[in-house]
Amino acid sequence: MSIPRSILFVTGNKHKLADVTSILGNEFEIKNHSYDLPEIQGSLQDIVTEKCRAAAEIVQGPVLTEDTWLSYDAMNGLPGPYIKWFLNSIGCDGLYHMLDGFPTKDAKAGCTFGYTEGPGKPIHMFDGILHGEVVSPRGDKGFGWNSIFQPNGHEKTYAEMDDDERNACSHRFLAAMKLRDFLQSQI
Ligand SMILES: O=P(O)(O)OP(=O)(O)OP(=O)(O)OC[C@H]1O[C@@H](n2cnc3c(O)ncnc32)[C@H](O)[C@@H]1O
Ligand SMILES: [Mg+2]
Repeated sequence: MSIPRSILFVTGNKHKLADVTSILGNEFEIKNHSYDLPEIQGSLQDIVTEKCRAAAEIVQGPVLTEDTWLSYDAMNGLPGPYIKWFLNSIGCDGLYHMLDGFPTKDAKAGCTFGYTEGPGKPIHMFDGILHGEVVSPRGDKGFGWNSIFQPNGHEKTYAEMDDDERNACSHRFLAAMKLRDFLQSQI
């Protein structure tokens, strides 16, 4: 395998694309095929494997895909990868109030990249996890559930950080560094 100079990121989410371009854009040309890949039920590995496999079939070549999750400690990891449907249904305020009465608001934000050289080739996964807390919504930057997630050691929620500040510490940054190291280690 040779080090790719450009990466085709299959995602329907323009904010994710902007984040990945901001984090890896100095080293790779990030191209996008905008497609909302199906997301099966199952473990995170199953979901990412299936997204990556489906994307490689669609483009018939090397692809990068990603799945993002938000896990509440008080709920044994839920909503996890199903966060999108919770967010669509009850919004950030509802996601915050889901924890009313629970003893802890600790949470983990994470994402897993899936990368493959093409259909039938191995799928390599790289995850990034950031521990933090679910707080009452603050801030209007960013996207998704950014306004309710405050990483440990920070005074701001993701939505109160500038993009550069968030992309220097985020779960996506941590996963992207592993992806970058893997790609650069290939000859
Ligand atoms: O096409 P794909 O890549 O699947 O993009 P998506 O928007 O469907 O993304 P996911 O399936 O991974 O669902 C994750 C949900 O979390 C949101 N989200 C993703 N990354 C986020 C981040 O870094 N901060 C806050 N919210 C995020 C996103 O808007 C979705 O509602
Ligand atoms: Mg999705």
